[in-house]
Amino acid sequence: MFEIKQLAKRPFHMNKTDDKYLLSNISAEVVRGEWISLLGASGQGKSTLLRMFSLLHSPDEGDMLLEGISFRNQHPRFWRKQICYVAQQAVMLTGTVEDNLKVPSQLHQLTYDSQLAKRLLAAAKLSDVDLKKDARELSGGQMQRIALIRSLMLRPTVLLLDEVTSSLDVTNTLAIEELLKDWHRNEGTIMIGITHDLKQAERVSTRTWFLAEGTILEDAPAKQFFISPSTEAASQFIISGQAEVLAT
Ligand SMILES: Nc1ncnc2c1ncn2[C@@H]1O[C@H](COP(=O)(O)OP(=O)(O)OP(=O)(O)O)[C@@H](O)[C@H]1O
Repeated sequence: MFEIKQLAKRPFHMNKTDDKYLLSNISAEVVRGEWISLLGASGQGKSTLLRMFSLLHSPDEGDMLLEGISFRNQHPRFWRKQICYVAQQAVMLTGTVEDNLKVPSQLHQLTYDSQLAKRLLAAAKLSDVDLKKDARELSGGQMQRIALIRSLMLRPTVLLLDEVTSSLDVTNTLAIEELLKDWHRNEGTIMIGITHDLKQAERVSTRTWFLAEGTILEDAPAKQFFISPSTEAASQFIISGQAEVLAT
């Protein structure tokens, strides 16, 4: 359903003649219902990869096809409606919380589904938030959840989650995981999520991509990856992640 073929990205500000890559040889096929955790050390290019999937950065080489159609043959706005990126740092637009929730439907000339919004706000523990409040006065964690709901309202085919629980406490993190699990179960949306929380990756995902050396070094079912990673780099990554948990 979502095919990635030999995708590559040079470091930013590098010109096309330079033979240097931040990411290269990124190839995969992802089908409806998969939930991928994108793991890897800081600075490996995880956010850049997700942003490239939604065309917020343009690939330097390779192709991406959604349901057989290349991104080159679709309007970027339509592509982004189907492959939706939820940023780690939520950006609220000018206006109220409700204005922010309505933006995607206005942008894509869809009917605003107020019942869906209400249901998602409740699941995200945001029922008490005044929808008439200026969105930029929300807390960081509230903004992060509103941004997620704003993307879900588009019912994308692929949802790209960039550390979407990083500003949340444990209760809200678990509430968002439940909301996403429910959504995933009911809609079959392909989820690709970056997390530094290995326990969260184990809880939610069906498949793991381990990004290292500028590429997807390991692509494995989640259970297999955590029990027996096939590279030394992934093995060390898992061990240091477990050590961090024990130290906290
Ligand atoms: N807009 C930009 N301009 C210049 N360099 C950038 C830009 N965005 C990212 N980079 C560089 O690209 C590299 C990969 O960054 P990216 O944020 O994708 O990594 P990451 O794996 O998501 O890291 P983290 O886990 O710390 O969020 C880094 O070296 C970063 O400095």
